[in-house]
Amino acid sequence: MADKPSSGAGLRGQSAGTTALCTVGKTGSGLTYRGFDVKELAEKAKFEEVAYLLLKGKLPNQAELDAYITKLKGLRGLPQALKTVLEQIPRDAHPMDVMRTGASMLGNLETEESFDQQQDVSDRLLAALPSIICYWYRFSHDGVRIETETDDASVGGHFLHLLRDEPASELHARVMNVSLILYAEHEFNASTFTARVCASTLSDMHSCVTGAIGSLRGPLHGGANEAAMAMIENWTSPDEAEREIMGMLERKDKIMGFGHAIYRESDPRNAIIKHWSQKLAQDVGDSVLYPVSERVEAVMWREKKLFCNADFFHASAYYFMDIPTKLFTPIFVCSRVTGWCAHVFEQRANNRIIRPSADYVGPEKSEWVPIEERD
Ligand SMILES: CC(=O)SCCNC(=O)CCNC(=O)[C@H](O)C(C)(C)COP(=O)(O)OP(=O)(O)OC[C@H]1O[C@@H](n2cnc3c(N)ncnc32)[C@H](O)[C@@H]1OP(=O)(O)O
Ligand SMILES: O=C([O-])CC(=O)C(=O)O
Repeated sequence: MADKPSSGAGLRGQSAGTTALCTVGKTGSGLTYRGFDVKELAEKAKFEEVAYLLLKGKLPNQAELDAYITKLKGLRGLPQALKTVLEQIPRDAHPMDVMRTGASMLGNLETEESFDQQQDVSDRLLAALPSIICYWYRFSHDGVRIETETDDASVGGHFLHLLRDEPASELHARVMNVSLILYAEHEFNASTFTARVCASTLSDMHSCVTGAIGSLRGPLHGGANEAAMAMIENWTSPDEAEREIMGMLERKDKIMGFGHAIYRESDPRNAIIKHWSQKLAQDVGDSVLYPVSERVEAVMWREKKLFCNADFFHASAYYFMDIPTKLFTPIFVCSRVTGWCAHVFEQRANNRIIRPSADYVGPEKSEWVPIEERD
């Protein structure tokens, strides 16, 4: 994608504050969390280790990690009042709306009374969000009230276990671990910025996270993984995919899962999730969706020099793990809540209310007309 001159639109290219959490595209294509390359984290770390890194400021030692995992396991249960609310939400609701309501309701029941509680509130959200979405999904779709307190060692394993009533395979737990690491943090993206704006008014953590969920929901941000799936699942061969993509480009449609506001050459998360999508394709004996995805990637690069962002191969990877498409973006929430909360801590530690200015483009002076005389 060619470099575009920055206009003020979308605040692109303008610094809106400082962070010690993450660099995006510093070397054209890199991504680091507190100085650690995401490629190394995705290969070597547990997601809970990355969550600890973001939320507590350093990598845990073994004893600290064990204690943290034990703590998170102990926070997976949901209060009855929250379950009752989740049971009221219809089956055809959008699961991101369920996440938003779930985070908000938790804020009513377990309100953050003081910023001294911010670490515990964040850990609770991290542990409870997978339970919230799976409780609602299983109740509304399968008519069962699941027990959300599993003994699974990982957040990803816990999510899959709740969804399917059986522990995840080693391969699936591994892919979920990688996926959650890749989605955990990304500097001043739209949802994180939402959280920081909310935090800058000295609001509570649940409000910051609830607002961030609303921002992540849109197809230009986290919702792109679902939108990409909705697109590629229609195509039965790479040739058909190519024809359709060419038509979409002709019509100037946005192709979901491609392009990025910051990266110019590639999104470093793509190669990693693509690798795992390929492994999963082999595992399930797929001969359509993965080749279709690869062709779309090639055509987009050939025609527009647009590259896959983190979302595109997440679509096929989740599909191969039999995860319903509508739960794709909620998984993103279960991961990004770590980045959001860490940014709220940063904002609170060095706060000034975020309040930019606007260039006024309205009428110079308007004449008052009494209501009975208006057109
Ligand atoms: C985890 C994440 O949130 S990653 C992002 C997920 N979102 C998506 O995948 C949605 C599809 N992608 C997009 O809409 C955009 O690329 C965004 C929202 C990610 C970034 O938007 P911007 O920063 O405005 O894009 P940028 O300025 O680089 O666009 C350059 C040109 O490429 C075009 N373009 C960018 N992405 C795409 C796309 N996916 N399909 C078609 N054209 C595109 C733009 O329309 C623009 O054309 P123009 O100059 O004629 O207006
Ligand atoms: O940084 C962005 O604009 C979007 C993104 O990739 C993310 O939030 O992971």
